[in-house]
Amino acid sequence: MKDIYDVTIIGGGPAGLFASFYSGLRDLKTKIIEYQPYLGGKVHVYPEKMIWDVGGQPPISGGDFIKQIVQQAHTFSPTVALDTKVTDIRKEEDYFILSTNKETHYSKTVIVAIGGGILNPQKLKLDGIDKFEVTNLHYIVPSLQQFKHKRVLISGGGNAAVDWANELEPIAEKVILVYRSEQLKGHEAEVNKVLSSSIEIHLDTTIEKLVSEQDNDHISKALLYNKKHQTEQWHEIDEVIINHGYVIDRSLFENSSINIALDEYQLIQGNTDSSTNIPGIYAAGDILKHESKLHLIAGCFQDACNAVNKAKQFIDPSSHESAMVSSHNEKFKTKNKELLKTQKILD
Ligand SMILES: Cc1cc2nc3c(=O)[nH]c(=O)nc-3n(C[C@H](O)[C@H](O)[C@H](O)COP(=O)(O)OP(=O)(O)OC[C@H]3O[C@@H](n4cnc5c(N)ncnc54)[C@H](O)[C@@H]3O)c2cc1C
Repeated sequence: MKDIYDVTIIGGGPAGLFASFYSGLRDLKTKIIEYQPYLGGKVHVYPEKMIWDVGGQPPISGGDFIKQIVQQAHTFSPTVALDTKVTDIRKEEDYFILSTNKETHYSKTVIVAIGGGILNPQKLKLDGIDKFEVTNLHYIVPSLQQFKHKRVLISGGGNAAVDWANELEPIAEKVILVYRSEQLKGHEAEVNKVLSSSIEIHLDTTIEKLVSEQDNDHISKALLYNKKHQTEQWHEIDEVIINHGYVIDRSLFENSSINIALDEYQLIQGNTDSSTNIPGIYAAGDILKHESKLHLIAGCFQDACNAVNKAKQFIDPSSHESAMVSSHNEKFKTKNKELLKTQKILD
């Protein structure tokens, strides 16, 4: 027997997670499918950075924001499939079939919340360095603490590399920034901060070798090559951060049996909501491209509500076009009682 869900959300970033909450609120049987082994989407790129621009939310680190929105997403106990890449969507009778690298999923409606696609960091291409990824070669920065009093080598010249160099300068013993071009490309103010700091900058320079001298799979030395002067120089280091951008995988859109022509539908036909060209498939978050789309976390929330409300209407045309405010919602009566009890306001 096929287990057919009301809503299946592809992507567990802010848009997908809020859609999961809202879908539960609208009494829909919900599933989230996420390629990564964790929920949170691209906020995982900046777990230590502060987010200031989510309404009603005091400044919060990316990591803490993920914890909160994941908790909210679980309010109505959705099914969550992690480590699962959706590779194809096709339609049969009155439901969609989603093929993945694992099992097949069935759903009456689908919300595509895949952001810009699957993000995988662009790896440094040097022989035999993969083993350092479990020790001191980093493509994302999970915590600033581990760089305290360390000699940190950062490779890259865009916003991420420049921002991390500035963030780590007061914490690390030394920060060395290498970039293959002759000028850093980050935001001007941040670049100026780097230029006037103690950060050691090597332009026109690439990492040629990373070696471990203690045979313990910890990088201890890096060989830098300056292509302008054609010189090589060894540096003793404790940690390496590579910010060479991301490889983006949007193959779901390119390969799917159903042609979800989202860009065309939005930009050419001027559609500015969460609909797609396929009835029953909706979109939310950074994947949307229409003129008034806000590519921020705050923007994800409205998209998610729009997408869920459309999914609800698709399944049950007699339902309300939009949900009532949460404070009036029957679903919260029991939950409110539980909360009041934990706060000892109710017995
Ligand atoms: C460095 C940086 C700093 C930022 N700072 C802020 C800020 O301060 N404030 C703010 O409001 N916004 C900020 N943003 C933007 C914000 O992170 C995005 O707007 C938001 O994450 C978009 O959410 P989303 O759910 O649409 O997409 P994403 O967060 O990209 O999530 C999409 C998810 O879909 C998954 N996925 C993709 N394809 C598939 C597939 N085929 N199968 C299964 N899963 C799939 C991906 O793995 C990913 O987890 C920042 C972004 C960056 C990069």
